[in-house]
Amino acid sequence: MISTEPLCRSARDGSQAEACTSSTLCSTRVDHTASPYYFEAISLLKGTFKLSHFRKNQLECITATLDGKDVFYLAPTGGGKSLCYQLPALCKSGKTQGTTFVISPLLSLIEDQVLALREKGINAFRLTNAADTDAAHDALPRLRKGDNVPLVYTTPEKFINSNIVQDIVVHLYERKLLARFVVDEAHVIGGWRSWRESYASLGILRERWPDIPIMALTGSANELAIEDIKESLALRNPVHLKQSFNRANLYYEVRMKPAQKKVLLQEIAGFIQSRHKGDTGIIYCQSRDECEDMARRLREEFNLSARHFHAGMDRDEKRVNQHDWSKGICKIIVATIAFGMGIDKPDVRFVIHATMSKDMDGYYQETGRAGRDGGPSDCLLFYAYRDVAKLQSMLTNPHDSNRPPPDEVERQLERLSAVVAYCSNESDCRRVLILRHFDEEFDEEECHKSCDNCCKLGKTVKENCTEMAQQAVQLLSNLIDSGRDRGITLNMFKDVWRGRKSKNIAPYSGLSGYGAAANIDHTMTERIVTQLLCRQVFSTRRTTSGSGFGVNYLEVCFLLMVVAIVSQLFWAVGLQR
Ligand SMILES: Nc1ncnc2c1ncn2[C@@H]1O[C@H](COP(=O)(O)OP(=O)(O)OP(=O)(O)O)[C@@H](O)[C@H]1O
Repeated sequence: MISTEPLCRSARDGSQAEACTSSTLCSTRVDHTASPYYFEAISLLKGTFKLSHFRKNQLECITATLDGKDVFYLAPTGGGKSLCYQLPALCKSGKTQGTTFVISPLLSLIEDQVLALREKGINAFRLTNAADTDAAHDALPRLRKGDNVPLVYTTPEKFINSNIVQDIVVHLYERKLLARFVVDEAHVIGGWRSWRESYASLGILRERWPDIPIMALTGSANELAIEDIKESLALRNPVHLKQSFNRANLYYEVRMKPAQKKVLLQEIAGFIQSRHKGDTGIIYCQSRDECEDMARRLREEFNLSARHFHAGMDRDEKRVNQHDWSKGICKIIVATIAFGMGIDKPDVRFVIHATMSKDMDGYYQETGRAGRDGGPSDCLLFYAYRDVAKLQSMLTNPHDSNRPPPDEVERQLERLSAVVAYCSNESDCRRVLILRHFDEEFDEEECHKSCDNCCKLGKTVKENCTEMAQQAVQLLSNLIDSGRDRGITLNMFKDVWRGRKSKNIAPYSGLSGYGAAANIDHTMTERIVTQLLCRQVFSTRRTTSGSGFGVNYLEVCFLLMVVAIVSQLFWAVGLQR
């Protein structure tokens, strides 16, 4: 059935500016308008950037860097971090003068930023391997000559590996023309993948140029990641600015993902046609094929203006699709997560996850691409446990030569569990759950019914599910011990527990525990199984069946610990009544 029921809208207003000013976790209460830099900053804001006022923490950040201090600035996607280094780069009144070096992970982001700055008449350059334009060729002689070059963008790889770039930095430093380093998207420092190894090497900024201020910016980091960043960059008593991560204008919803592709497509198309006709949006899928297939079918079967985007496309095709989407020539982009970092399209009205994200940081970043202009926007995620199993088995696939080391696999599995817990939670405010991930306390009253759970009628009651959970654990271990089959799939398990009478299940009908959940609400059994999987009391093992298909079989883990874990944890299963 196609579900297109209206979403609650009661408190979905306000600009990003308002969203950001509503709550700030940290900021010294100093009157920054009294700083010696204020008048120059405000005149640049109005004159060059054509903006009327600073958002929360922007002025604090600008003042601190102009004062020669290190800054760590954490603000949500679309919060306005770029201004915090672009504006000081133009100031003449700061303690350090000259060029601001911006180290940023994505070429497309760099290109966009440089282009936008040049349109404002600012001499910004990029030093990247892709920088073969006249403007880039122009950069080196100008930097060597000591001309006024306020902003230079580069990637961490280029910065670390290019002698030319390093020589330029040394040259500027010796002539006191190096104003500051900016490390954008600093959360990448904590990442595992070796393609970002150069990010981890950015400790050399402090080692080689110890008195040059560093500004680290990120839109996504929890407390551990923050410490990681500060330590890797050796930040010195940084001014720590942290914005609330609440995006008041976004509506969050999770739906069960239909089993059939066709039904999922109908539901997505129905959602767009009924709620977002003609609007701009992003649909995230897991694989390249899925992106291409869904974009084509949305075009052909539903007459929607959709294109695909993934890392496997050639450069030109990617550029065209991204360009057409950002200019509104096409409205919907169906993409893998390769799409998005650095996208600054203000009027994205919906982000749909046809497959769940791999971790909460990713989910936050991806949904954060909606509503950058502050207008009400929808974030809809389709959740199915089969997607979790697929992601788990991709992570643990012993045949994958690119598989991360075991402790990293463990970390990624844990992060995935956090998303599963989020998706399968049908009672708690989604904002509370998201913000808790960023160590931010949030009062669910402030959600104002702008998530599916807060929109539900009825109140949440906590139910003690210990007995049912223990029953499930016992049943699975009985099933495995019975040794009737090669393995027990998730569906088989649920059918036996509920006592279904099918040919498949008949051999288990005499087993202790068969039908024990016959009178329990299906949602309840689903949630208990999900919780057991999340807490790794149950796990899945992927095998290839005789006919060549991948099958996930259930296993029970930590059997001896189960009773203890279960009895402590299952008090907390909340249900809407
Ligand atoms: N003070 C301001 N007033 C109005 N708009 C602003 C202000 N500061 C920034 N913006 C706008 O907000 C949008 C987002 O800014 P920016 O790209 O710097 O965000 P960001 O924090 O870097 O996000 P991301 O991490 O997703 O790139 C831009 O369109 C920018 O012009």
